[in-house]
Amino acid sequence: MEMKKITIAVIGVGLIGGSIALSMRRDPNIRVVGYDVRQEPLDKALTLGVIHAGTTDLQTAVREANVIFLAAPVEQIVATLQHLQDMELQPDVIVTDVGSTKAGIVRQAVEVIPERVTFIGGHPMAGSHKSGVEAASDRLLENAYYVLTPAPGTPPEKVERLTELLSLTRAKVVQMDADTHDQVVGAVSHFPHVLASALVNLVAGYDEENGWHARLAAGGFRDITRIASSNPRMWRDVLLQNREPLLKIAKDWTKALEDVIELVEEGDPEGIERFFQTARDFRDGLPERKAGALPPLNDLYIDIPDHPGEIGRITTLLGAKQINITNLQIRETREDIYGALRITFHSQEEMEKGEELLRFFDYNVYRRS
Ligand SMILES: NC(=O)C1=CN([C@@H]2O[C@H](COP(=O)(O)OP(=O)(O)OC[C@H]3O[C@@H](n4cnc5c(N)ncnc54)[C@H](O)[C@@H]3O)[C@@H](O)[C@H]2O)C=CC1
Ligand SMILES: O=C(O)C(=O)Cc1ccc(O)cc1
Repeated sequence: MEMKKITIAVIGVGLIGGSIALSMRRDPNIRVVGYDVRQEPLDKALTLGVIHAGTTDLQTAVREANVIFLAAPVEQIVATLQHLQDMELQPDVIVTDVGSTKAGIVRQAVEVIPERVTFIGGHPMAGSHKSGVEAASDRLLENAYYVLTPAPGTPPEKVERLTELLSLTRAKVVQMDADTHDQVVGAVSHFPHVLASALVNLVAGYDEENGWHARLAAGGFRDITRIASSNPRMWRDVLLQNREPLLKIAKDWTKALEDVIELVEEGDPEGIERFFQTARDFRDGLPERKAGALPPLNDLYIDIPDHPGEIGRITTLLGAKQINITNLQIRETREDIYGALRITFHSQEEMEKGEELLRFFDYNVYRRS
């Protein structure tokens, strides 16, 4: 029996958009079209085999789509919702997003999305401090929660259809209302990013006076501040979108810190120990997320002009430097003059040597990190 082909449009082909695209590609009946405001991520995504086709024209990307994932930074998600108003879309289309905040986006969608279009807010609760399509992985969302925030009037069969599609990400799909989402995620994700960066900035100031701070910064400091390496532009937008819940959490935080300070001022050993014990009990009881263990990848992806002599040239260059490869694959030919070659190297070290060599000979070389 011929299976129905589905077209998915991914608007914003970065870390999350790329990871969703890769998950969707697990189903051979799904065609993924990527849209981005920049050509560069589209070129990379084609070379890395993340999307089937890419365009910088929004109408072209969404015209055939049965499901549209808005995966740009949150402020741009709101802007894209507005553009969709005037576009030609499939009659049964589902529009969803992956933004880290929900209430503002859902409110905007209600205002601007035409009635014939179903919008369902979404937020995969997994990510990375890395950004860009080169960090995308079809396993990024595995075992993570994926929150959907359907409005009360959303047809349940549409929510079911989206949930079924999202099973390709292997995430655990749950539903809650957008305000509850913003309060909870504000506390467990947004506010920790503020704290991590505030702590780093504080220590950076101390470090200007005394350079031992950066040098002695050990495991604890690094663990609690890992997320301070996240994308500043993205977090700027998240804070601006989730202002009210965050301001309330910040007030509660100030009070929590004042309580500890008081215990220290009073020199209260039991109180201080209880403070640490209470935190440890909750922290140790957190459910563990068993993400799929990622095997190390020794693959490089190379843009090559579409003629056979080029592959021979590349293998000769690598062979001359005794760089061993274990596999070579030509990815499906792209719609322009380039093809994409995937080379698997024997080891990480050989991959790095190969990368340097091929870049020296002016090839566009990408890794999927
Ligand atoms: N980074 C993370 O860990 C997580 C991020 N999110 C959400 O996912 C969304 C995307 O974040 P990332 O993938 O991390 O960012 P990213 O920086 O890796 O990718 C964003 C992509 O969107 C493109 N873009 C910018 N403006 C656009 C527009 N107007 N239309 C279409 N594309 C546009 C950029 O060129 C870029 O390729 C954000 O809304 C973020 O809140 C959700 C869960 C986790
Ligand atoms: O890397 C981390 O610890 C994160 O916090 C990942 C993350 C970032 C943004 C989200 O909206 C959801 C998850």
